Amino acid sequence: MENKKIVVALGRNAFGETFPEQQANVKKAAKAIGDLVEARYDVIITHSNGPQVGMIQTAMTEFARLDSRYTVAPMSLCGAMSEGYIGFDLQNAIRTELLNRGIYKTVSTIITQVRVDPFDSAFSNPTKVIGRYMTKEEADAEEAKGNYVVEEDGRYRRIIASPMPIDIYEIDAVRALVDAGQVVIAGGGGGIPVLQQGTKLKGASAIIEKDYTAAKLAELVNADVLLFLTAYDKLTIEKGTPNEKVFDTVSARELHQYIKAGHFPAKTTFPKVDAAIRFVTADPDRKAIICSLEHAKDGLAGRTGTTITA
Ligand SMILES: Nc1ncnc2c1ncn2[C@@H]1O[C@H](COP(=O)(O)OP(=O)(O)O)[C@@H](O)[C@H]1O
Ligand SMILES: NC(=O)OP(=O)(O)O
Repeated sequence: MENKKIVVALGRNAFGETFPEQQANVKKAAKAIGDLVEARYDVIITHSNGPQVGMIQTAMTEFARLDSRYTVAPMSLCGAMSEGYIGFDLQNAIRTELLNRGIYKTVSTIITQVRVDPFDSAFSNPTKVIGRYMTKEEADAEEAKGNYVVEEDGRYRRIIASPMPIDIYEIDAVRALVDAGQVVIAGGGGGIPVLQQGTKLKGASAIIEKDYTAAKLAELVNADVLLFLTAYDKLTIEKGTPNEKVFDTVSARELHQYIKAGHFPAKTTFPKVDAAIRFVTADPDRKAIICSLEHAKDGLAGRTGTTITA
């Protein structure tokens, strides 16, 4: 019997923020992926990159300040670096985890370019928070450079456009590796946003929401399952209030009602919920699952997590 295909979206908690944190945290992600491979799934992974791309951008900006021959690195280039850096740690950790289980499979990271629309309204309405917290002085300096900044409880962070993914240029490479039974990391950090200009692809100053790229990947490889691994075990609304609701299984139709009622904030759960709805409504045999990184296997089996159906 053919293996089922699963696209896994790893959230920020799978990485942490510093080099040592990432090396330690990816081991948990690798364990989750190992469980899915053992459960006979073909696995395609995408992941978060907000903290890392912010770190890389800060480092590159500082470098340009120190050496006048260099200009500030474009955000698309910082995104590419984050794909390479995170992919390196992740593919190594997954390789080790699989070998420790006696499984021999190549794990590869594909530097993935994702088509975005130059007229996407996201370019005039930035929503994606990236990088570390800044002081007021640092935030003012960013704004003076023409960058957008958002305040969060008296602290400041960079905020950048997050257009929707339209297409994935390396999708045939992803399919070829998956069909060969290999583990693929693709569309990391939502992929590198590019604008198609004739035969050229021009990097865009944006960060794509990885949850949407995960759904696009899942659609293009015709996956059976889209699995979001986060820091939370189940999708919850009105947490900590008498009206708290924890979802075990929920349909796209029901979720639409909760969205209409204003649940699922744009900066946290909305992209996951919206991406899950888009994926499952295209084919009733599909399911999306939101669960914690630690309980990926149980989430897939329906023992925990939130399962979203058409
Ligand atoms: N099940 C959930 N319930 C409530 N909030 C959640 C849930 N899953 C994620 N979030 C919120 O959404 C944000 C994004 O989650 P995640 O995708 O795991 O990380 P990120 O997008 O930061 O890489 C988190 O910071 C968290 O606050
Ligand atoms: N690219 C992206 O969605 O990153 P985060 O999940 O870290 O915000």
